[in-house]
Amino acid sequence: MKMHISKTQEEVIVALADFMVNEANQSIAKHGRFSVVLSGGSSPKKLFETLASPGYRERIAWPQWFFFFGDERYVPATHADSNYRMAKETLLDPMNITPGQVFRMNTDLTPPEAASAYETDLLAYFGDKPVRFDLILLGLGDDAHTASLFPHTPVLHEKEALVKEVFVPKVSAFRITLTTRSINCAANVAFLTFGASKASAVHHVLKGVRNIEEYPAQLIKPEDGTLHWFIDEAAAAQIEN
Ligand SMILES: O=C1O[C@H](COP(=O)(O)O)[C@@H](O)[C@H](O)[C@H]1O
Repeated sequence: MKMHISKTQEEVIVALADFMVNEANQSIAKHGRFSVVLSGGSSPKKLFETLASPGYRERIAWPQWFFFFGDERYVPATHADSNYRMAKETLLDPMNITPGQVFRMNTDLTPPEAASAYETDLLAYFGDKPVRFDLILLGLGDDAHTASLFPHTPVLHEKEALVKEVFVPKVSAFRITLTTRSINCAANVAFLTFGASKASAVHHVLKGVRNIEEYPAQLIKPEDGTLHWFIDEAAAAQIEN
């Protein structure tokens, strides 16, 4: 595991943006494309805007980037809560990413159909190779959920599916999420976490007794890849020493 602790939120974003550019260039040199899974929620917005800003945008080989989503709220793609919509507005549209480079979870379908269709999309994209993303970005909720792996939900025990629908009582809504099976096959998994409200969750996930029902982010352990934490000092406050 690699910890990347920065003083401020802004420095965390820059560290992760630089890391993404380097990883993308290495992946493209190695196998011609960069397959990246985006996270949702509020934390990655600034990251996406940074990647699309002058100083970064011209260092990135955009036609070789392929975008996926780690989870989606079961709302229309135009809804304010849609993870796809946030990425589209902050990164995909500004960088003129073509539809063929973007794989969204289709919430026009029923939740089980959406999960199954996304799994089919992943298998088709990777073809005869295993499903292995170059980089999966993840957030961490204050309750230690990640992607849409929420505490005490059945999807935490999913061993077969790569993508699954889950009803989340905490938000009274369905979500579609990558499962631990697909996440833990990635070459790199990077948590982006900042702010004092995350400090307790970070402590439980990284230093606490194993309890995946309470702290689902403990499930994230890439089998043949590297786990990174991009985190500010406020979020890291309870793990130092
Ligand atoms: O609901 C979600 O929350 C988590 C954490 O988001 P954050 O804004 O608290 O960092 C996020 O990773 C996930 O993609 C999203 O759907």
